[in-house]
Amino acid sequence: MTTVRVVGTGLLGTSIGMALSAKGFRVQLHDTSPTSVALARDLGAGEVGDDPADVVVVATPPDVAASVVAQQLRDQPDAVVTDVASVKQTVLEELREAVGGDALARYVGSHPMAGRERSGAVAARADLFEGRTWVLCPHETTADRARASIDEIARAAGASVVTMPAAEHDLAVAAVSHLPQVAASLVAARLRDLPDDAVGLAGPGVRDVTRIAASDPLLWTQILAGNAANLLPVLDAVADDLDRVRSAVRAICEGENAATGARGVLAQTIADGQTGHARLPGKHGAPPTAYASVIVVLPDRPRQLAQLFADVGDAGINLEDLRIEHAVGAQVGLAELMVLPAALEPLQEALTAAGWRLHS
Ligand SMILES: NC(=O)C1=CN([C@@H]2O[C@H](COP(=O)(O)OP(=O)(O)OC[C@H]3O[C@@H](n4cnc5c(N)ncnc54)[C@H](O)[C@@H]3O)[C@@H](O)[C@H]2O)C=CC1
Ligand SMILES: O=C(O)C(=O)Cc1ccc(O)cc1
Repeated sequence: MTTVRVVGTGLLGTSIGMALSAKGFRVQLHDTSPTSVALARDLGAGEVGDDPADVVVVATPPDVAASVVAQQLRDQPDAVVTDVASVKQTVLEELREAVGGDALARYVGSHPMAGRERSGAVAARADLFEGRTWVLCPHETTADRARASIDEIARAAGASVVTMPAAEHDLAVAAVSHLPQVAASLVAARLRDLPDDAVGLAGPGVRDVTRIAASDPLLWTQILAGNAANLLPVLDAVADDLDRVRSAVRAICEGENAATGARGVLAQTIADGQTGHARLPGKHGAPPTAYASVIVVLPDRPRQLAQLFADVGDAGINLEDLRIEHAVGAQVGLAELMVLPAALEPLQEALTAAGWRLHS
């Protein structure tokens, strides 16, 4: 049986422990905080123990990841070691300084593209990596067995594996992860001083755009600073775009004549966003899928959602996604059910027959 040592039993470490324990790996938990270890153990992430490990997964904050990996490479002379820090190049560079070539061959950096806006073991979930991408960043001297072991761990946790060099990874995440975090935080920060009545008007749009604004400031300071060189050009480009939008809006405020093209700038901004958004992969990394959706009015009574799911299930229809919206003070909620386009009509018919009120 493979023995996996997880060092850092917060959100990521505990989730990895839970997923691997469920797949029959023997997981041993380590953390500088005894409370975190105890909590992770109680949540079923593994046991407390110090046996020699076959694989070590370092899931500490990024600023200590390299030193913890180096320590583990020294303490566990036969183990393959990975870290799951969100930035890869700085960890690798620090390690090159800290350990010899033989030890470095047993290291392969990695990054599960899965997480949550909450930290700590209490937020952990065994299915966190299910259907998500886990990036492996082997360096020039990574041993084949190191790559194969971490590949096995990632797949056992339910992820699909993508391999790319650390530098390429860091360039990509600047755009797909780090800019979105900055954007979410900036948009959410605009809500701070808004009157309660105005915040009360918030619908799904602002929630979608700001969900990750709830993230941990300490962790994200480390992530953004650790990828500053790649983040800067992305932020420069966004600042230029924002300047263009601002000039267009100013021109409209000042009553410009239509020839300045201000409205064209606004239209192009939204159209460019559509083009970018359409490139996002669908579920399980599949090509983008446009789901059809039905909005169902849910009376605010117990068991309505359970009944709705039962009716969808009875119709033999697979839900691809689900969103629930509760208007402040309203006696109803709205459930948006997303299905493949071919299932739209059968779903509408089945729900109407079952007595539900629908919007499309
Ligand atoms: N939060 C997220 O959604 C994702 C985070 N990551 C990466 O995973 C890593 C862990 O992040 P989270 O689990 O969110 O953080 P977390 O704050 O939930 O957990 C970190 C844990 O590491 C422990 N720790 C700190 N220093 C330590 C040390 N020197 N030795 C042993 N344990 C130590 C802490 O006590 C804490 O329990 C970070 O490097 C992060 O960049 C990767 C993908 C997603
Ligand atoms: O909550 C989400 O959707 C995230 O995207 C979380 C996340 C945070 C940090 C990472 O390095 C990877 C993923």
